[in-house]
Amino acid sequence: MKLLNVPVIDISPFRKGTAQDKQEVVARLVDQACRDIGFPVISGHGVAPDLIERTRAVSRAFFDLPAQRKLKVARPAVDVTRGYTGVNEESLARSRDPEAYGSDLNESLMIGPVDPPDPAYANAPAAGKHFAPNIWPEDLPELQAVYTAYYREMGKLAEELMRIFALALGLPEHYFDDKVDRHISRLRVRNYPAQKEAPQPGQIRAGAHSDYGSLTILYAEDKPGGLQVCNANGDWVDVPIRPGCYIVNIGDLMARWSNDNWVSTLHRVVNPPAGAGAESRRQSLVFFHNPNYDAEIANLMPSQAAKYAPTTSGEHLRSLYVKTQNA
Ligand SMILES: O=C(O)CCC(=O)C(=O)O
Ligand SMILES: [Fe+2]
Repeated sequence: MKLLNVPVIDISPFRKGTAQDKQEVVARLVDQACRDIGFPVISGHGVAPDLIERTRAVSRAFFDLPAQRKLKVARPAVDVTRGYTGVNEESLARSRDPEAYGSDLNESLMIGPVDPPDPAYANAPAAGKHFAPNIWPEDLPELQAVYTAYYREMGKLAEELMRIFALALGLPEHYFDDKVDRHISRLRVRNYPAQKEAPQPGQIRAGAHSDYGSLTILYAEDKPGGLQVCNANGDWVDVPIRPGCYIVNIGDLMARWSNDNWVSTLHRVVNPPAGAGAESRRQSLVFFHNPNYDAEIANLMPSQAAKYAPTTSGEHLRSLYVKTQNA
């Protein structure tokens, strides 16, 4: 029987427990979540609630700025994943279907690595734009310190989750450590405004897509018009929002690395009901974890024939970033 709903998993036994406790978390994660639905919700992650709250508050203040001020930190180019993207400038569904209609009803602010590695590595041709400098809003100087702290904390949690994944895939616990120690992750905070006018036909808050990288760590709000995932039966099911918990999901890169033993699940953010009012404004903190640009992504399952040619993390991501922007 496939799991058809998103499970909630306490990972604290992995973080604090014995080798046996670790295996227990791992077994439940892999069996119940990564193979079937690709979306565990996790509790016991150890991230300070105060840091989450400060990140939410400063983000809300940013999105409350007048449009011209937000545009001062506009995303500079489609292949540079930094800065501000306005409502209607992106269509996530286009990452899968170039003809997809309808741009997304959210705006976002994005940063990349806050502790770039040595310049020779960061500026090598294969690094592309993955270490492009961050663009900080001068109108909200306190944002930089908060986002920097949150980005670092997410990097640490992702490293821990990658250790759980390593054991779950039958690899040594620290197998991924040297493949994510110069990770090219992105923090993207999305604001979904309350909808004063009815959306265009087919237009939703975030079009159906799967994420691109190794894993995503999402802090979402419980508001009308939320996140849904497409389960193994092809039905859209709501993701439970538990206070203080993170929603984790596998991205395309991890599915490919696992030779498709794990699923990178289609998900979307739907519109609130008409007339839901100001209360339907929704904000989510989305951390997309991506391995080092030069990490080789090749079949991790030695007993199985490889379904894909090897690639690198950097090339896999670059090719996906440019597809969704309304250039
Ligand atoms: O806001 C959400 O709940 C999900 C956003 C999302 O799927 C994404 O940014 O990739
Ligand atoms: Fe997503």
